Amino acid sequence: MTQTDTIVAMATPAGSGAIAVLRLSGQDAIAIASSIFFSVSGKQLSNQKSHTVHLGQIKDSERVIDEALVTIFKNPNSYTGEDVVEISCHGSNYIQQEIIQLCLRKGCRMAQAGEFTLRAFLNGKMDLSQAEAVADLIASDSAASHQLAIQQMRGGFSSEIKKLREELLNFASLIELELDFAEEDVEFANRVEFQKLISKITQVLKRLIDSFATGNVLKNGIPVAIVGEPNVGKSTLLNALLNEERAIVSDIAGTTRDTIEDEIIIGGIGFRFIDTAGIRETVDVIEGLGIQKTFQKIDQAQVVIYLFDAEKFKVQRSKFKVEIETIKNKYPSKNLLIVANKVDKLSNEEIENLQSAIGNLHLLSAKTGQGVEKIQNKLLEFVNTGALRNNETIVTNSRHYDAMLKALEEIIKVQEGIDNGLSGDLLAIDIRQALYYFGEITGEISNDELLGNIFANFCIGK
Ligand SMILES: Nc1nc2c(c(=O)[nH]1)N(C=O)[C@@H](CNc1ccc(C(=O)N[C@@H](CCC(=O)O)C(=O)O)cc1)CN2
Ligand SMILES: Nc1nc2c(ncn2[C@@H]2O[C@H](COP(=O)(O)OP(=O)(O)OP(=O)(O)O)[C@@H](O)[C@H]2O)c(=O)[nH]1
Ligand SMILES: [Mg+2]
Repeated sequence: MTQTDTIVAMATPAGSGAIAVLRLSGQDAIAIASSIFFSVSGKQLSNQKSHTVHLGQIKDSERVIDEALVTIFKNPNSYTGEDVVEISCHGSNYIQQEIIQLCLRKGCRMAQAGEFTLRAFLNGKMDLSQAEAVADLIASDSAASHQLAIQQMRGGFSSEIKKLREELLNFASLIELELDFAEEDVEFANRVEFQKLISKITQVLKRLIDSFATGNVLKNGIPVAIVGEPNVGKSTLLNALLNEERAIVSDIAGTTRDTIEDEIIIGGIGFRFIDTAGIRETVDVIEGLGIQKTFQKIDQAQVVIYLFDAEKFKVQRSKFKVEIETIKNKYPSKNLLIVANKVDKLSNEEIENLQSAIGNLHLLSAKTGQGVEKIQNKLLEFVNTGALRNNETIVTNSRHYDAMLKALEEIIKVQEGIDNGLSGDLLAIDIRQALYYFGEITGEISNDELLGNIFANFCIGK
């Protein structure tokens, strides 16, 4: 990727719409736009101020392609930091393609995935973690994932990491300076201050690393497995939660043979519901595979909804009680919701009996919808939204998480070094290594492979 090229791409999604926007960025963006755009007032684009909009025609020689609005951004004052031109045209597929082709003939090349944002990073408009947040923001589909992405894009996390890195860098330089004066036995780096800084960094890193567990689920949705015997109404509950006929429901036990997943937003938080094949002994190979997968899904889930048939409970009381205990013991760390379904078939007295037999029970009729809202509210209680409400920095990106784990490892070595009275030159090596991992997060340290990996996952035109 050379930055001397002028790149072009649609900024709006493929397909026809009222308006479509295409974007040019690079040193020839304004010249190329001038060669295809003719303003109604006859003004030359190159003479116009940055951040101005102009009405005119897009023409291929004498052929008018569209009437369009053109916005110019002059470097360094643009999203990418380069000269940028945006063309808002009528959103016909044909017009979009014609203008793109025209730009290519005039000297642009097609942008690669994420190349506009890559350029913004390379030109210092944002750091790497902010650039990654742009992709997260576009992908966000709930209030929670949106808030996390916006926060990261605005640089809260970056500035926290950068500040630590700068303070550490400061000490590294002082310690290294001491090495130059080895004979004189001077200490430029105040050891008490240094120890304080290392403790602070350890503390901050640990907090950020811990926040990833929350961040990851808030970003990707909290996995909730719906489990129970065949025919208890798992798929009916999934459909009720999703408010659509997503899973096939029938009175034949073993209807769901594979796992079905779908996401819904409850109270601004995404939940990924996983409907599983009912657990039972079976000789059916396909159903057996589905049941194996059920156990895997329980392992991955953060919340398990265990459903049983309230009507059957009347006759199989002890069996259900054993089963519930088994699940509780098998998954002690999971948030477990015990749900008695099909309560519409029970009399009030039978319901009371049921409730006194099993503590902490949720009553449900997946068929009528009774109790569904209560389950939704209960799910929200399982989510630790404290950090989100308090606007604390929450790590959502596994690349950042990895880098911080490695940085912490190095910082722990530094601490051990201090404790063991290690010499400055050896301390400096571990400090430099920690600095390296800090730098990877915000992109002070990067390479083509790392950047390639990150931006290849963007959409074209971003
Ligand atoms: N039409 C349009 N809408 C868009 C974008 C865009 O590029 N074009 N964005 C793209 O993702 C987002 C907005 N982000 C932007 C960020 C910076 C600048 C910009 O021109 N920055 C200059 C000037 C700042 C100023 O006016 O003070 C700069 O940083 O120097 C533009 C858009 C969302 N909406
Ligand atoms: N009366 C009543 N019937 C229900 C209720 N929920 C589900 N059913 C019925 O129970 C039968 C089984 O429902 P499903 O949702 O397919 O059960 P499942 O647990 O997904 O079953 P498998 O996929 O076979 O494991 C269907 O006939 C549903 O209509 C309920 O709350 N009340
Ligand atoms: Mg089912």
